[in-house]
Amino acid sequence: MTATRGLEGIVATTSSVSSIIDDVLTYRGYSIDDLAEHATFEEVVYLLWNGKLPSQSELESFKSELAEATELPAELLEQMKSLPLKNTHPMTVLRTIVSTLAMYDPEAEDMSTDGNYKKAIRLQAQMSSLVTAFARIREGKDPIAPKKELSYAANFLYMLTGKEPDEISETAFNKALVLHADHELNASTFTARVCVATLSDIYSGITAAIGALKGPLHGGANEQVMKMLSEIGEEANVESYLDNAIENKQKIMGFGHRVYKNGDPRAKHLREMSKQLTSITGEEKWYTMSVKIDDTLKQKKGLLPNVDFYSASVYHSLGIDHDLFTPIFAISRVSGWIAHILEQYENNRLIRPRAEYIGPDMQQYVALEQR
Ligand SMILES: CC(=O)SCCNC(=O)CCNC(=O)[C@H](O)C(C)(C)COP(=O)(O)OP(=O)(O)OC[C@H]1O[C@@H](n2cnc3c(N)ncnc32)[C@H](O)[C@@H]1OP(=O)(O)O
Ligand SMILES: O=C([O-])CC(=O)C(=O)O
Repeated sequence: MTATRGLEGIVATTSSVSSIIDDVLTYRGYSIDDLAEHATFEEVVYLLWNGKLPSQSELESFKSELAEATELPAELLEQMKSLPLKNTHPMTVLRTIVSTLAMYDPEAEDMSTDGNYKKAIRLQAQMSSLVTAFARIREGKDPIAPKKELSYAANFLYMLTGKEPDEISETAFNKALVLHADHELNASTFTARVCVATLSDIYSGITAAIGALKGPLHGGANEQVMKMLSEIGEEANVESYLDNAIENKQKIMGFGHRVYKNGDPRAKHLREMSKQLTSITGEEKWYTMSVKIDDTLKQKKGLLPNVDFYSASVYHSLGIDHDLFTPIFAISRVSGWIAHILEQYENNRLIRPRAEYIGPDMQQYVALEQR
């Protein structure tokens, strides 16, 4: 038995949720480029969960199911106020509160198709309320109740700031949500599938997935990208910063990918959005600096940006706190996690691979007093 480090290239399951074939990403057979240009996030969630695009009436009733489930239990909000939120990373808060949400869900242990669907709707709806409520509570502000008539994207920005977003911000945020919704068997999705393959519940799978997404080699990279951009400060410092990082064999956040070796197809959309939004805010430097990093790394190391690179300057331009970037990834990706969890339940088998043992040979037990 020989192990493959990081399971690179191992095909661990079949799936019909999303595919990456020859660097082309599709959700249920629809190109990410088409979805990013034309679809609302709600349509994409419906597509991921149902395997088909909704009709107008299906979309309307799906949107109202989500809107009905958006409000958080008042008791949970009160509990959040008593937590030490100020010094806790938002992904830690999200992981903890999502797990707590199960305690308020009457269907938490109901593993029927209907029970799982109700949990799916609640999780998708409530994660957005949770992140925005947290962001306000930690600043001593009251959470803002969602407006049922707003889109998922607009509601997030409204619940965060108290102001309904303009059309450009809503469109940009919607596109970011669409681009992050699913991505084949990435680390957090695999985590979710491993968890529920024991026939554990959806909340357990999503809680585990949030933990996996948090790491900087995965979703946590977007926050680190903004940290890097801030450290570099201006375009003139890019070359020396990168030379130093390369010399010290540091990983540059937002670059490289396990699957894409010719570039991440989502990055071009985020790059365009970064250009547009930074020109509106007047902070073009985040875009020009990002482009310089992109060009320099391509030339020096052949490295290309992934989804986390330009999303940093996009979210920054939308006025979002940097430590909320990864939670935003989670409120989009929960749609994909749920689609994979439901797919796993449909044709379940326990996921239990083997390890190549590299420890000591058989040892003789020595009694405690003789050691
Ligand atoms: C949503 C997402 O999860 S997208 C990924 C987000 N993560 C990041 O942006 C973090 C930075 N990137 C990375 O750490 C990696 O590229 C990963 C984790 C994404 C992929 O990792 P792997 O497939 O294991 O590739 P691995 O780390 O083995 O890299 C292969 C080679 O490219 C180099 N490399 C890959 N990414 C980077 C990077 N970002 N910066 C510098 N060098 C890199 C490695 O040092 C290695 O070089 P070597 O062969 O000379 O040692
Ligand atoms: O697929 C991966 O390994 C990481 C990624 O890009 C994602 O989860 O969106």
